[in-house]
Amino acid sequence: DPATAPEFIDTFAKIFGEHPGVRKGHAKGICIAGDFQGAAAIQPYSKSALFSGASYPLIGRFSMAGGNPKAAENSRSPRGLALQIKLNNGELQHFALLSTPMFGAKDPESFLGLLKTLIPGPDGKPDMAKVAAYRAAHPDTQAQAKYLASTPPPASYANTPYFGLHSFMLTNQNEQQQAVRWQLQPVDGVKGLTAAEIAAKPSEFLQQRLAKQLQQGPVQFKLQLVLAEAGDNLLDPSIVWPASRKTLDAGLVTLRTQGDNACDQVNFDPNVLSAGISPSADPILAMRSAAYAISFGKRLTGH
Ligand code: HEM
Repeated sequence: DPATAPEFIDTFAKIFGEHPGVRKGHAKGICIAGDFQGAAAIQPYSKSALFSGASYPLIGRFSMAGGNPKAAENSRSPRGLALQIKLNNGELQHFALLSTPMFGAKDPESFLGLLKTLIPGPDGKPDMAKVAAYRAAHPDTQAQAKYLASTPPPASYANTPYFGLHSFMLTNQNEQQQAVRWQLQPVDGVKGLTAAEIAAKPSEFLQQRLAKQLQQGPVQFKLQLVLAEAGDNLLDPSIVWPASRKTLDAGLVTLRTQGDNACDQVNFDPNVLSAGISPSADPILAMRSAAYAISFGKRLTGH
């Protein structure tokens, strides 16, 4: 059966419990603000005003994956980064990215099936044998789990790369198209927690570290566009493209402040894109709009 958005929301509630008024995914997070300056060198690929060369204001949010608003910050789960950039022509451009280079499943059905195995039983814990059996039968769910198990969780929200994972289509002035994926690389470098920090009692350090870094100066990420070549998979975000793909520097995200409430009222729907950038037919990307809309409506009405 095709997976539906309400099933995702119901399944998150069964895994993480009901948390009225907060996001049903990425429940724990902090608001950020700053600006984005796109690279004019991208204009041959996209007519989006994002790449005019001008600087635009943005608000965003760093987050812990999952529906637990008290998620442990040393856990081996993805971190999220969402951005809403306000272009000078009134358009919005969203990015909503994860800290893993691949997604946890190939399509909505495989992802929903995996989530269902994570629903806790009467003892309050998921049946790990069932989870393992599911992963064995669904190889597309293995790569992200392996990456998370072998990569230390980030030492700061500012010291991990973030990946768009889905493919998007760029359209230029001559209506020529180029499929891309995008990612953000931390200018301050990639830094993971030490083994001792991973093993220690969970603490609330992510917001404190970011606040400290921002006191010393802006936190920056480079936007990169990875160009698809013929035959690259445009539909399945669990598949990583070959490392040899041409990668273009497409702009700079500069974060200046954190900790206000401005992002609480934002639905970081990943299909809010400026003219010159359009979604691929990846069914997970489409499912996200439907699921985020339900989550947004619920949390704004206190459910
Ligand atoms: C079918 C697959 C997915 C489902 C059902 C899903 C579901 C959700 C939901 C319900 C939210 C909360 C939305 C809100 O209340 O505003 C959320 C947040 C988020 N998701 Fe997903 N998600 C999926 C895939 C992905 C993928 C592939 C990525 C990254 C490439 C991603 C990145 C994020 C981020 C960064 C947030 C936090 C946004 C914020 O801070 O407001 N998700 N997700």
